[in-house]
Amino acid sequence: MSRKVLLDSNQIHIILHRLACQLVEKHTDFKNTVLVGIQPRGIYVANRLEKILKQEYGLKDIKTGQLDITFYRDDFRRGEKPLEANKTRIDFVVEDKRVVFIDDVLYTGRSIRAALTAIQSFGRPSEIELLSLIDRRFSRHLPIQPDYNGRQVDAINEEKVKVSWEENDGEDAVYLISK
Ligand SMILES: O=P(O)(O)OC[C@H]1O[C@H](OP(=O)(O)OP(=O)(O)O)[C@H](O)[C@@H]1O
Ligand SMILES: O=c1cc[nH]c(=O)[nH]1
Repeated sequence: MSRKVLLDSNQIHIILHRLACQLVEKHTDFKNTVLVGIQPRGIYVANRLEKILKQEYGLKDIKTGQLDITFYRDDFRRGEKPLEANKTRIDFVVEDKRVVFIDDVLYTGRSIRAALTAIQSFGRPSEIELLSLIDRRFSRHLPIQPDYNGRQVDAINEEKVKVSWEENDGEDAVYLISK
């Protein structure tokens, strides 16, 4: 197995700040906008962006939730183990809100397809956008593209992009892992 660094912590820092800036450019005061991190790994990106938006743009009332998609998937990529759900926490109104889905990697698009179904249980947003830290382009199975994109990566199917976070994995880094 080999592991190549695609982004180091400094590059991730710069990209997160740029993405936060793009969100502010579009959503200004976030009065009608909510952020929704896709479980399990999108929540790290969502929490980081929330922190930047609060600290650097003074957006104290920003609303951030977490959405589990486990039982909305249409594929069985998660392997032989029994499916275990993550936590969904949406403690705000979604009806008529502008929702921004946030995830770490966009690959086939099937996770986001599942998220589009899962969010319906909470209401009908006026708009849904997608922010992805990594866009594995040319890998899509569905017509789903990010509105905000950290970095595009070309990788073959046998490779995996792994995003590590300081608070979970001990470091901020993005790796390309080849078998
Ligand atoms: O666009 P997709 O093909 O759906 O892939 C993207 C999803 O895969 C990863 O999740 P997770 O680690 O849960 O999935 P994995 O086991 O396939 O890596 C990642 O955090 C995205 O949510
Ligand atoms: O490369 C990939 C593909 C799907 N999910 C990931 O986290 N990485």
